[in-house]
Amino acid sequence: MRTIKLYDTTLRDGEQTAGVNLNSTEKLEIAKQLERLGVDVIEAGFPAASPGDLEAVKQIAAEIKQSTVTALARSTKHDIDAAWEALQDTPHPRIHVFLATSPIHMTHKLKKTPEEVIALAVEAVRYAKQKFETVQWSAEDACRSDYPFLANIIEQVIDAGATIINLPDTVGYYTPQEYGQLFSYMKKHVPNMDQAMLSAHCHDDLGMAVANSLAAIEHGADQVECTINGIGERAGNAALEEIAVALAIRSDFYGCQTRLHLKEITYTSRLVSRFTGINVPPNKAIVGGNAFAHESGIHQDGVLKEKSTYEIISPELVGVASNALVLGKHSGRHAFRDSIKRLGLVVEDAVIDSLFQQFKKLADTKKEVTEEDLFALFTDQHMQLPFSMYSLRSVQVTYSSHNIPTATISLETPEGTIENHAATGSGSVEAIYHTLDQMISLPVQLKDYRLQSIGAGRDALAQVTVRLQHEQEEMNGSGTAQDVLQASAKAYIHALNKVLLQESYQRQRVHA
Ligand SMILES: CC(=O)SCCNC(=O)CCNC(=O)[C@H](O)C(C)(C)COP(=O)(O)OP(=O)(O)OC[C@H]1O[C@@H](n2cnc3c(N)ncnc32)[C@H](O)[C@@H]1OP(=O)(O)O
Ligand SMILES: CC(C)C(=O)C(=O)O
Ligand SMILES: [Mg+2]
Repeated sequence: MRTIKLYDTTLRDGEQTAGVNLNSTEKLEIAKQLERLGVDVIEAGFPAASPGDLEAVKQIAAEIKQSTVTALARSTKHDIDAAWEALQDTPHPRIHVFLATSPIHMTHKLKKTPEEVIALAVEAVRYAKQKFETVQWSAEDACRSDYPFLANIIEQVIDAGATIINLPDTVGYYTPQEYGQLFSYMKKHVPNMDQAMLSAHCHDDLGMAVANSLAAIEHGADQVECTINGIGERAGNAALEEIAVALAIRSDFYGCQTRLHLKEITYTSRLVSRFTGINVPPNKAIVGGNAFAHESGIHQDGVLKEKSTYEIISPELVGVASNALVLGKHSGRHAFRDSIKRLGLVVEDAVIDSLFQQFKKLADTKKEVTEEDLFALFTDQHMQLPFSMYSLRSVQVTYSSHNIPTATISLETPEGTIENHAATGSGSVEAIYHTLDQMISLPVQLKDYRLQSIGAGRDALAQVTVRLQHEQEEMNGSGTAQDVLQASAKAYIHALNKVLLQESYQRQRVHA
């Protein structure tokens, strides 16, 4: 059986999802989970894009040992140097250099002739090869490129030292048949193609990213680039979990395997969803809430008689726990630790005590503490920002259907002082957000507000996700609490803190 390499770009292309902005702690936590999941390569970021991205890639490179860590660079010395600075501590540094090859991109974006593009690509690969053991080269917008030109530039970058050639369907334009043929063409027409591995990178604009990736595998790709939950630029990238499970369930057809520990899929998906604030649709294959739910009578009857009548994937295969755990206020440390372990969470001993205290506090007000609650407590810890920012001391709202709602908020400032303020709004949440705007003065606009309950029941935790527009960028924030208004305040403060953190990185960049 052929082994296909899974290249995860959740932390680079996935982070290009509108409104997603992960801090370095969240990125490191996701990278560690990707390593446990068994991905071959983690694309940790684009170090030249910002000092924050460079720092996050550096941290990931220093921590991750089982997966190869790579980073993206444009075809410039500056970007390649930034990637080298970020990746020095990884055992097998790999760079991913890209340059667009389609007439549309060369003419309008790069403003270069095809000859200039070839020269630039070769120069960049040669320069990268002086530093990096492995150089991956991508032909951005490969699918809308002229095939003979593409074959020519690929031959030259392989001669210059590239050993992985990626052919991205950057705008999600191709059908599976066309994408497969692109790989067959390059295998046939690039004379030195046997000196490099072919890689696929698909976007989902026409809903064909996973099908295209599988077609590329059938036609010679040995590496596929994808993201958890299919997040990414515009309609997203190919979903890693869908490709991996398709290869496993249909190994009879594809004759391929991966090194993935499929049992880690569900937890990885939930972690990415929580940190990015991008909910997984219920009907999403493999990781959607309904992926294993049988609703209609005839289906239920069939499954009760014989699961295989309607179930091609067993939920256990991808780590959906068969018996939900329930803890309560009388549960002790052993049961708590056991639940944490069964959930697949990796918690250091130093952290488990504070998590246990939070669990006890929650159990005092909530009858049953479920797996989902534990997961929320755990992920909340990792969503703390790297240094102290604003934090909520208390929020009080006076509301009646006849009067104007008023919020009174007490905040601890980054300097450690306590500030109190009150303001009104047309609703309770707006009153809270007006108050916070007046306390933390930043030019932001609320673009999205989402409220969901974690689990069921009247006493379920509330989870609020907000998306703020700040200048040209969008920033997401998330907060959980038993009270909806408190969760709303926490989510808004989380997003404002992230804006402040980014501003401080930008100031460092200007001074550097
Ligand atoms: C298909 C993809 O996913 S590509 C990856 C996309 N990811 C990102 O863009 C990450 C976030 N980006 C950023 O932070 C910024 O765009 C930066 C820091 C990378 C660059 O910022 P700026 O220097 O201000 O340039 P800006 O983004 O406005 O324009 C991009 C420039 O790079 C050039 N460029 C684009 N791709 C490449 C490439 N592969 N190699 C060399 N130059 C390139 C463009 O032609 C343009 O050059 P110009 O200024 O001479 O016209
Ligand atoms: C940078 C490249 C690989 C990319 O993300 C794309 O072309 O979609
Ligand atoms: Mg892409």
